[in-house]
Amino acid sequence: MENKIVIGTRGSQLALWQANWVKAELERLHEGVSCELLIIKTKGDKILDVPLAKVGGKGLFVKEIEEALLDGRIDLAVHSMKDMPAHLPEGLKIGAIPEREDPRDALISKNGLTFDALPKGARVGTSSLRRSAQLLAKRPDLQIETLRGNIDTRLKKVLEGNMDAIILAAAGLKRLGLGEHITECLDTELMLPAVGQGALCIESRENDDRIDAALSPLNHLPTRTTVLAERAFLNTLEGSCQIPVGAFAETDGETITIRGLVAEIDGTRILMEKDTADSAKGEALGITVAERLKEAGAAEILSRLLENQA
Ligand SMILES: NCc1[nH]cc(CCC(=O)O)c1CC(=O)O
Repeated sequence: MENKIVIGTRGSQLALWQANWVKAELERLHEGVSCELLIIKTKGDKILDVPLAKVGGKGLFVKEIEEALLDGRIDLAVHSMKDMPAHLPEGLKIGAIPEREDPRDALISKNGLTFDALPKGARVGTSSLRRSAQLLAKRPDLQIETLRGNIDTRLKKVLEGNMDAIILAAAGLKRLGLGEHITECLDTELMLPAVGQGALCIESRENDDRIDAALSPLNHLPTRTTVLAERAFLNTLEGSCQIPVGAFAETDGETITIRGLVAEIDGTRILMEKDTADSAKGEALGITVAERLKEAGAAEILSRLLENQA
């Protein structure tokens, strides 16, 4: 059964959509290949009532899937790039990065009100420290409410009237055909996305020539360039989902520009750095921008946050 590929995935609607997309691409691109999905439950799928920032631990949505990859139960894994920790375990690698979906965050509001039109004290649902810090920096009057669960559950909370608005990644909504619910895609100047947001990560084993060959045409170079720059930024800050960090890179093929951000949780301080380099030097650029942020005060913010979490 040389041509069978087993794909590991979480069981959420979005994860299944993404894994099925990779399956269809591989079967379309390679005659004779047939893919099978293996659904794997992760810690992040089991703990649904606690904000992610409080559950702690890096790679909450990936660890069990990586174990299946390492012990050969699956041949590759499909993740949201955003959920990937800065470091991969020994023996695994990013096998391919396909073209990025919309990287922006989306506002979904109950009465179709845009961000600027939200009333004073409006209740906005998000459990992301990055999102709440940036929201509060612009609108300290907003009331941030905890919001977890899969996309459907979150949408219900606003559509059924428990909150005035919620923030979700535009990519997840668009992939699931729920783009019609988006009131407004927030400009990246207003809301810097999470590192890797909107991109997929296809993870595979080192030295697996068969899988390397199968994945190779799925790579999208501009996405790879920008996402790896963002991840180099994250790596340098040793970021996890427990700290308010964002980064977004863009390339025209010749140059790459990255913006990176570290914020105080309550939004009272937003540190932002931006720089441009030759597109072949994206990772070095990500590191430089992160180091500059650290010097500008991010190191102090991050060490204080880590202390409070200990
Ligand atoms: N943290 C969970 C998660 N991981 C990836 C996405 C969305 C899609 C993506 O960024 O590819 C989401 C949901 C969300 O933030 O709305």
